[in-house]
Amino acid sequence: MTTIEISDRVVDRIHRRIRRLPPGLQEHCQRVEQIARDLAERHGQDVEAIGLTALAHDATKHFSGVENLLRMEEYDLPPVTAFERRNPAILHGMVGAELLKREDGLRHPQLYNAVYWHTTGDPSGGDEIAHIVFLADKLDPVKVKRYPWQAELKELAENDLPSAMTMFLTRNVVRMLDKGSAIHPAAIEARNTLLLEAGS
Ligand SMILES: Nc1ncnc2c1ncn2[C@@H]1O[C@H](COP(=O)(O)OP(=O)(O)O)[C@@H](O)[C@H]1O
Repeated sequence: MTTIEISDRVVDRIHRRIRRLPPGLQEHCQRVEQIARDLAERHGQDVEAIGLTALAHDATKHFSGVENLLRMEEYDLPPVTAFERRNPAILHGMVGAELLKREDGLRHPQLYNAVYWHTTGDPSGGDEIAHIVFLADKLDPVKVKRYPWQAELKELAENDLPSAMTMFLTRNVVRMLDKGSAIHPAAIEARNTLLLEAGS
């Protein structure tokens, strides 16, 4: 494991930002931080860097849809698709990653990507850091109603991160299809990449 250096100034800024979030969101971020720290420890990853990234992952979750769309443009992020324009809440990871980089100095590309893709999954598969942040978010006990197979996911996440990612993406896509929802293509691409990497 290589340690990712993060200055005290960046850590302080992020802590201050999270303390200003609405209480429910702040508590979600803190629970996700703890779950991510436990997973990072188990997988021999950088506990401090991953914990901080997990704490910060929803830094802009409270932004309105309009605000997300405006920031996508202001930050020169990729053009918004028709699907994203109709469902701008899905953009909060992308906007959050860029805001944390620009305003708080969280620049490391692995940490940036982990926040950027934490909602849909990364079309290029993602690394262990991204997997931990992604899965920790889905393992918040508050989400058990949405993901009733959470205990199974937790056990898999503790032992095999790519398999846990594939399981989550499969079950979540099925859940959304059952509800009649549209699926963001990044989730399908992320799953395809993980399947290819696993040789299935
Ligand atoms: N793969 C997907 N396809 C379509 N919509 C999605 C997908 N993943 C998440 N969403 C939607 O994006 C929004 C934010 O996702 P949510 O899971 O609540 O946030 P978070 O990733 O912070 O937990 C929700 O409206 C959710 O239904």
